[in-house]
Amino acid sequence: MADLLRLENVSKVYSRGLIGSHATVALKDFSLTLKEDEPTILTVAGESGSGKTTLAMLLLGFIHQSAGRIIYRGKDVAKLHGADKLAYRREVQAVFQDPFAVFNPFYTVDHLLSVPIRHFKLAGSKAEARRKMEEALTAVGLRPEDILGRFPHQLSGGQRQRINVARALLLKPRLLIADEPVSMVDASLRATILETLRNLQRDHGVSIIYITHDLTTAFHIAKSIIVLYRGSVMEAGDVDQVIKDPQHPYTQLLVDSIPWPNLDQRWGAQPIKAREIGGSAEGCRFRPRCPKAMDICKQEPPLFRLGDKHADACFLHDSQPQMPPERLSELLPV
Ligand SMILES: Nc1ncnc2c1ncn2[C@@H]1O[C@H](COP(=O)(O)OP(=O)(O)OP(=O)(O)O)[C@@H](O)[C@H]1O
Repeated sequence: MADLLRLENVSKVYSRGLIGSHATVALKDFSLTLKEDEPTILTVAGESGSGKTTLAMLLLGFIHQSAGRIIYRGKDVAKLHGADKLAYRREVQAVFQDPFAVFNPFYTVDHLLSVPIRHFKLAGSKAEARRKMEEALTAVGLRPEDILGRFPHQLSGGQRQRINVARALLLKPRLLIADEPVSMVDASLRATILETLRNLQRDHGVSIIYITHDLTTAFHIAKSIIVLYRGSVMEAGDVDQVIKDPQHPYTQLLVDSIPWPNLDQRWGAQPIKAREIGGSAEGCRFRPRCPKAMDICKQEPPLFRLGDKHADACFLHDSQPQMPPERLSELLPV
């Protein structure tokens, strides 16, 4: 089976000072392979400064590696030119952390979406361009009639981030680099955006490199994970395996730093009774780490979904520290 993307011992050294006397090794001997016919979600996780954004920048061609090779569909990315380079730029798209920074406040959403359509000549007429915009917005769970014609300040952070995903989707990418896409959106919208990414992988065959410092969201969304520390790979493998049974001390530290809720804690007058939601916890992904919270999980929760009672409980499980008390008692009525 052909490779979609292959990184072979990629390193990036930033040099500073007059004669490059200060050097930072941001990425060291980094390798990975994504298969063309197996769209997947791979998380690259690590603390601040571990080299995650450097990896994203290299993949998007914004910077060049100091050593190693990046091969996309059999071709060395550093040597691409002409039509191949244009295809790479179209097929490898990005969604960044800040859903606010990428919008020009003077243009409507229509304009933002029409730019890539024009640039990559994706539509033969205005009507076709409009149809493509509507399709992309619908695919990310937005109603085109609510969104088109609006200015950025008239949209929520979650809507803006989904518009960014829609913009990427317009180009029919094969690979999406999602660099901390939910870290700046409200906790209640994270699930929606993560689910949008998951749909992209499942329904549109897009492989996603999900870059994050947050192992909780990585756990929900990814199939496999690479843990970076100071530019080097500490551990890699199936996400369930790595997070449930971390082998490397650094990964253990990262996993141990995930905040776990105290389900006996009371908010105001309303005690939280997770057990009332009921059911056994067979298959709960958190079972090895959270014997109490597992009582709320009836089924394998591949992705939490707001609005679903069981999954709300799992959402609570992840995010309790950030949830206001009134929302908690609403989710888990006694
Ligand atoms: N342009 C640059 N010049 C010099 N050093 C840099 C440059 N960009 C990043 N670095 C250094 O490279 C290392 C990796 O940085 P990078 O931004 O890739 O980490 P990160 O994991 O994305 O961090 P964060 O989660 O905080 O964004 C850090 O030590 C950083 O200081």
